[in-house]
Amino acid sequence: GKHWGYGKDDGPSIWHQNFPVAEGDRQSPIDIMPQQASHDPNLGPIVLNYDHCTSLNICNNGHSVVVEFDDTDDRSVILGGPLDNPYRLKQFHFHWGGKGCHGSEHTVEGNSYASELHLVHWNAVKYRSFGEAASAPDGLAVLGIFLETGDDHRWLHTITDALYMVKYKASVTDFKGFNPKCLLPSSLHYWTYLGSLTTPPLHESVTWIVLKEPIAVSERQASFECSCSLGRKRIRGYAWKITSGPPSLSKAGKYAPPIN
Ligand SMILES: COc1cccc(N2C=Cc3cc(S(N)(=O)=O)sc3S2(=O)=O)c1
Ligand SMILES: [Zn+2]
Repeated sequence: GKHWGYGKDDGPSIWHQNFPVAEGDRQSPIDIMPQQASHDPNLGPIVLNYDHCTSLNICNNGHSVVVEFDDTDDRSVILGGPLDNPYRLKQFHFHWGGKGCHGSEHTVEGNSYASELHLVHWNAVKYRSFGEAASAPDGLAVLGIFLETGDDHRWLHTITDALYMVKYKASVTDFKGFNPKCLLPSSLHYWTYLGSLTTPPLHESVTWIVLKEPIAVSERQASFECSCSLGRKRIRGYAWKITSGPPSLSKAGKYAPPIN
């Protein structure tokens, strides 16, 4: 495809030249303003059925490091919340900043986090392939999880260790048996809005579900860098409609919190 990056002459401010949808009206990331989020009582909790997920490999595509999953059936799906049917887990990847600087894409009241994890799912009920879903308005659902620096994350090292195998662009290595459920925070409170891919091709095909609670990773884990271009897209305004999910009833024991 067309080249793009995060530099002065290939970065977010010129993406619109090759990807005109960059000037669209549902572009991501956004700055989330919790006070402006309207609570939608019709929104139920999100449900993550990842117990039979099959991770395949980890690769560095030059923009991010991606862990891919077998999405030939509904073995690992996200459902509930704003979604009308289950969406299949395809891959997850991170957005890191440069050394120690904050690389999250979404911000909350202007504040960015050390990093942001995106779990990308596609609507296999309505679309025949990921590629087709990736350009449909209800084709993708991306679960966004903020990472902040704090204690060492006991499971993230399995990923950071594997990254040293894919330090250079276009390298791929086996990565089996990883269940991303271990990367979830204890609460599934969320904000949701209709947005886009945050990097080219910038398709306006994403129902964003951003968890309010960040997970903690150590300074060392957050500072790892690989040759994927580190950077972030400029924030595009704010979503005209963002709704927050119901308070997680795990306190009342009604919704069992995910097994970390
Ligand atoms: C067939 O492979 C394809 C086809 C079409 C699109 C893509 N993608 C490109 C960018 C991109 C950005 C994402 S983010 N940061 O918003 O979560 S998710 C994503 S992608 O869907 O993997 C891959
Ligand atoms: Zn992403």
